[in-house]
Amino acid sequence: MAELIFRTGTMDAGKSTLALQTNHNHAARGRVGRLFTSHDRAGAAVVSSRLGLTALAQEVEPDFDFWRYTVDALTQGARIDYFICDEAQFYTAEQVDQLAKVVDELQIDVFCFGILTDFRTRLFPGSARLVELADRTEVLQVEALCWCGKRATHNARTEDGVMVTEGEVIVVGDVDTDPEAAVHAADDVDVAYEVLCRQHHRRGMTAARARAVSLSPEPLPFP
Ligand SMILES: Nc1ncnc2c1ncn2[C@@H]1O[C@H](COP(=O)(O)OP(=O)(O)O)[C@@H](O)[C@H]1O
Ligand SMILES: Cc1cn([C@H]2C[C@H](O)[C@@H](COP(=O)(O)O)O2)c(=O)[nH]c1=O
Repeated sequence: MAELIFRTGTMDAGKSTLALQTNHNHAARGRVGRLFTSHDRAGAAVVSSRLGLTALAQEVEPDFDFWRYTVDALTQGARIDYFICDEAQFYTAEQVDQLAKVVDELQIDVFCFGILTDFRTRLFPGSARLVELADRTEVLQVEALCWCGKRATHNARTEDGVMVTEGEVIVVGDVDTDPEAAVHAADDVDVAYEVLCRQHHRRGMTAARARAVSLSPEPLPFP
């Protein structure tokens, strides 16, 4: 039986790496797959991992129809055994419904990868629908860590180094703390992300702020 699987974790947990590994392992056994992504940091139509792997993919625009795409491909004689869907948090709820239909009606395995919640700690619509529909939701085993050493569970956004809780939901960016790597948003604000434990996300306590207020002169190594 084909399955809809959702593999989730914070930013920098290794989801895109696992997506590319999953594709490699299935392709190595002769299975035929297709890759999809949305708003990858490396640009449109590419799945990229911080470990350096990349692969071309189909960019999922808001009006992209997975069901129509699949039926058209099969009708033209293509073979499809599985889909790899990265950055699935950005897919619409309708697109996740289409993926579930592809699994059930066409017996194609669908492996989705994405973050669960946005910088405000709210579920992304695509991720919420995946949790509702997936046969299995799995949290990645590799733990991204908060500056305090606890498991990071939340994604914080910073603008010019200050944590924010309001703004556009989708702003492509990285967890790199190097100011040179920060994304310059339209209004020339430096946008970056940092993964935090819940307590420090609630308190707005990023690593930089913790250093500034000297709560922890040496955040790492942690006890
Ligand atoms: N220089 C490095 N050496 C070893 N592992 C690294 C290095 N840089 C990144 N990683 C690993 O890559 C992970 C991020 O992988 P990636 O697939 O890009 O994450 P995600 O898609 O979840 O944001 C990090 O959690 C870390 O484990
Ligand atoms: C929390 C949050 C993240 N994003 C963006 C930032 C990145 O471009 C991606 C996540 O990619 P990763 O491979 O998991 O690191 O999502 C966003 O647009 N809005 C948010 O709230």
